[in-house]
Amino acid sequence: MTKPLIALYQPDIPGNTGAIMRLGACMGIGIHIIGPAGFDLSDRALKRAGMDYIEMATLTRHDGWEEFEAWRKAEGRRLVLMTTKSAVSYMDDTVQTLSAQDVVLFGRESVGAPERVHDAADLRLTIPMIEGRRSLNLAMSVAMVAGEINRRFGL
Ligand SMILES: C[S@@+](CC[C@H](N)C(=O)[O-])C[C@H]1O[C@@H](n2cnc3c(N)ncnc32)[C@H](O)[C@@H]1O
Repeated sequence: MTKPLIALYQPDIPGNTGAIMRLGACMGIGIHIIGPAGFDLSDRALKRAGMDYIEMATLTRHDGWEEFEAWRKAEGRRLVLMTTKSAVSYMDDTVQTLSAQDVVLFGRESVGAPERVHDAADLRLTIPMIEGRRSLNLAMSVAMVAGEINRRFGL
């Protein structure tokens, strides 16, 4: 089945990316990594978190933001950015929050997504949190959205 892809913008922490690759392999969701990442894909922490699931993941790498954007536009995919700087919940069903051709993009663990990435997004969505909390762990936020993707689009 066609369903949204997940993309990570310049991830910093290999253990998070390994866990997300394992999640993608188990949930049937393609993972895109936009470089430069803060680690190499041979990193031990990534392998420890992703285990043998890494080979089962559908992984696509983009050298940088421009390469990713060229690919996305050629594919005609909408860019949905997950950010704390939005008031629209990813679970809101009064707007078209997720469609099959979307790329759902997540920011860096250290600094989130920069302004130009916020500007490029067709839609910005948030995972509602208790007031005063800063953000969720990257892999946790991807897991929540992956659950919603599969609830709507199936395995
Ligand atoms: C650890 S957070 C980034 C924290 C960073 N210090 C910042 O200010 O954005 C990493 C990424 O997880 C996603 N994320 C975490 N919590 C989120 C939330 N409540 N709603 C939407 N996205 C969230 C976003 O994509 C974010 O860029």
